Amino acid sequence: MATLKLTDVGKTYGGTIEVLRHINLDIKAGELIVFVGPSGCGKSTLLRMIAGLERITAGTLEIGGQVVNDVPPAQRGIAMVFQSYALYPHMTVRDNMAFALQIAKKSKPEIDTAVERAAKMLQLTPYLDRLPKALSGGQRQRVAIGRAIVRDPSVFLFDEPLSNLDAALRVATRIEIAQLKEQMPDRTMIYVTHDQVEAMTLASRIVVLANRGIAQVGSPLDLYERPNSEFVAQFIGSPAMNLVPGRITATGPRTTVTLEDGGSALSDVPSTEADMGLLVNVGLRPEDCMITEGQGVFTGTVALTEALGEVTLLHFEPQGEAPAFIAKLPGIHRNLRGRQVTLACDPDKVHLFHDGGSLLYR
Ligand SMILES: Nc1ncnc2c1ncn2[C@@H]1O[C@H](COP(=O)(O)OP(=O)(O)OP(=O)(O)O)[C@@H](O)[C@H]1O
Repeated sequence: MATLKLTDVGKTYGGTIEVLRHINLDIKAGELIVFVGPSGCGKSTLLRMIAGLERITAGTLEIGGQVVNDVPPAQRGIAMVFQSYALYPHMTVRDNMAFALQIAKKSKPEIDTAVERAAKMLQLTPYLDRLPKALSGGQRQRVAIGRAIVRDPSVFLFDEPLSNLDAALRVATRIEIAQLKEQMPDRTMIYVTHDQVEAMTLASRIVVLANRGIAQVGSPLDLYERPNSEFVAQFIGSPAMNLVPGRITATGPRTTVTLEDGGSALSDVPSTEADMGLLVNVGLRPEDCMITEGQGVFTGTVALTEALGEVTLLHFEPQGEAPAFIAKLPGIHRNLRGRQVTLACDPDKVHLFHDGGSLLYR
C-alpha cells in the first residue's frame, strides 16, 4: 500500500525554465489520480518526476512515507506504462512480460506464475506465444500494462496509455483499466490524459494543472459542479461552459445579475450587500440550458445546429467580442437555424465568477 506526498515540488529545466512550482498533493493508497491540463502544462514532467525519470529540482516527494527524491526509479516500487507501448519486437508476449523479472533474477516458477496471473487479468492468455507485431494496438497496450503488473508495484503510472488507439479500442481498453483497478483496490494509480471522458470515468480525483501549478483538485463531479475558477469551469465539460458578462443587481442567498444584453440571471450562489454592482461573468453549461417562451438568461439567433443524435448543439451568433454561445439540448432540433431563441437555466446551475475566480470559493 503506497501513499504519495508531494511537498512544494518544483521543476526548473536548465536552471532557468520553470515548468512547475509549489506542487502540494497528498495521494491516498488505492486512489486513481488523473492529471489533466492544457498542452505543455507539465503533466508528463510531474509523472516522470514521480517515476524518477526526471530530477526534482525543488521540494520533496515521499512514497509510502519515505522521501525518494534521490532513490533510483527501480527502487521506488512503481511501474510506468507509456503511450508508445515500448515492447521488445523480437520477444513473445510471455517474454516481454517476463523480462523485468528475469533481470531481477526471480525464479522460473515465480516468473511463470506472475506472467500467467497478469495474462489472465488482461485476457492475454491466448496470445502469450505471439510476437507484438501479430497483436492489435489494444492488445499491445495490454501487454505493456501486463509488464507493469508482473512487477507487482505499489504505484502504477500511466502516461496517456490509450492515445494511440482508435476510438472503439480506447473505450474498450478504458473499461479494462477501470476493471483492473477494481481487481487491485490497494494499488495507487496516477494517470495522465487529454481525454475528458477518461478523466471523468476513471479518476477518484482529478488534478487540474495550469500556469505551473495546481488549479484545482477534486472528484470528477466536484470539478464539474463546483469549479473554483473560470479556467477549471471551461476546462472540464464539453462543449466548454459559456461565460456571459453582467453586473450584480440584487444580493442575498440568491444573486441576480443583469446581463449586458439586458437579460438577467438568477443564481443560487449567495452574495452580500458589498457585492452590489460587482462586475461578474455568469457561467452557463451548454447542457444546463433549456428553451423558454418566457424570461430567460440568454437570447440570441441560432447560427448553426449540429444534430448528434441524442443531443443537438445550438451555436448562437456571436455578440460583440464574446465567443459564440453554445447550448446542448436533448433530442433533435433541426429547424431552429436562423431563429431567435431564449434560453433559461435553473438557478442552482448558474455559476458566478469575478476576476476569474468563482464567487462560491471566496
Ligand atoms: N528537457 C526539457 N528542457 C526544457 N524544457 C522542457 C524539457 N522537457 C519539457 N520541457 C517543457 O516543459 C513543459 C511541460 O512539458 P510536459 O511534457 O510535461 O507537458 P504536458 O502537460 O505533458 O504536455 P502535453 O499535454 O502536450 O503532453 C513544456 O513547456 C515543455 O516544453
